[in-house]
Amino acid sequence: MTEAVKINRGLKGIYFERSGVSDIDGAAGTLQYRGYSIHDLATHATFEEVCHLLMRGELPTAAELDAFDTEMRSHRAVPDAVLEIIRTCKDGHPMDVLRTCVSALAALDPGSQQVGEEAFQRNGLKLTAQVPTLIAAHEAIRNGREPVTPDNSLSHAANWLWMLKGEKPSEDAARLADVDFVLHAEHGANASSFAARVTVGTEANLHGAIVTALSTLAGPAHGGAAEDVMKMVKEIGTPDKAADYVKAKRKNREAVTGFGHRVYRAEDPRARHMREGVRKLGEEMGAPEWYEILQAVVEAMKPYSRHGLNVNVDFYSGVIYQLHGIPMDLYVPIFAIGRMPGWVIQCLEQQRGNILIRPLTLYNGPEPRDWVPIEDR
Ligand SMILES: CC(=O)SCCNC(=O)CCNC(=O)[C@H](O)C(C)(C)COP(=O)(O)OP(=O)(O)OC[C@H]1O[C@@H](n2cnc3c(N)ncnc32)[C@H](O)[C@@H]1OP(=O)(O)O
Ligand SMILES: O=C([O-])CC(=O)C(=O)O
Repeated sequence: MTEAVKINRGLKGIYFERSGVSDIDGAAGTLQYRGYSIHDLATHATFEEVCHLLMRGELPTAAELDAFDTEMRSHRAVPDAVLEIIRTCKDGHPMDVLRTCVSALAALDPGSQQVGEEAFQRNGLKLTAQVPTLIAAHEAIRNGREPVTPDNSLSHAANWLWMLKGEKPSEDAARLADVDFVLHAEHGANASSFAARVTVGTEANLHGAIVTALSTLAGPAHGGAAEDVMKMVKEIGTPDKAADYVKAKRKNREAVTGFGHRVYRAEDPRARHMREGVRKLGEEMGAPEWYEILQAVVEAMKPYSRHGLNVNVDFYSGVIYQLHGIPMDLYVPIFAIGRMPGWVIQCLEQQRGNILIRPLTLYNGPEPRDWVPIEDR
């Protein structure tokens, strides 16, 4: 049975389900959340509005937003038992610590075991609120400080920066973090959302699915790219070295991180907002060289762009975090803050018409053979 079966390695180009959330046109380089252009959302919407749009299905009215946001803010604190776990594994990678904490939250909350629309909505909102608190608490504890208590008078993005740094962020800094979260909020059947759907397909609960998603996001081919871009920029050092760096990478047929995407063949529409953010912030902070190095890499990659190889959303985000003085190992966790509502809605969609996700692998191992006793092998 090895002939005549078409294998789609990596499930490239395969539709496995319908979804009413993200509409991505990879050839045109466009992205919409529930019909709203990512450019309009990045320009006008707050992350809280986008969470409502994704999880509840529509942009909220002022009253709906108020109720939704009040509920989300009420969930920000995490149990002391989880802070104890963070103290115990404070030297671990922030993604490992975050994943462990989400598991612990499940074990400490009997409501996490429930499945179905109401439970997923409730637990989705809770986890969306708690994830920034967990990351910031770990950052404080590993630096010998006490975690900063969430400030419920602040927006999701401003409160994140407050908890991370222990000082109130400027309006511009909070808005930049807000836009970053909006841009990362949802992206169809990306690897981590797909993995979360596989978990929900077995009728497992949302906390379990988010643990799956966090594990999957961590890899450098997915959420780890921003950190690798920052390492690349540091390695290149000055704009005039970018061309040699790219040439050497391509000569060895190695990927240049921050480029390429499974779906986009035009530039990732989210990249332009991050590019503008790096340029402005770099100028304001008297550190324009990072932007210049990134642009020199883009220039040097042009000869290799024949397949529509372009920058993706994470080509610019790492440098923004660097300019904010955020440690590199927090870049993937920051992606997770933004992606929470996307994971939640993908899990909700999955459980609404649930079906076990279970594709096939085509066997290509040995022919049937006789059992060999251990002493004869
Ligand atoms: C938020 C996100 O998850 S976005 C992705 C973040 N990841 C990265 O930035 C890591 C670097 N990029 C990559 O590794 C890849 O582009 C992936 C994994 C994201 C997508 O890979 P795939 O969809 O499998 O693309 P595929 O590997 O088929 O690439 C198509 C062609 O573009 C080339 N290509 C793809 N990405 C890159 C890259 N980053 N640098 C150089 N060439 C690349 C491939 O070599 C291939 O060329 P070929 O046809 O001559 O062999
Ligand atoms: O969609 C993908 O394959 C990767 C992803 O999560 C994104 O681009 O936001």
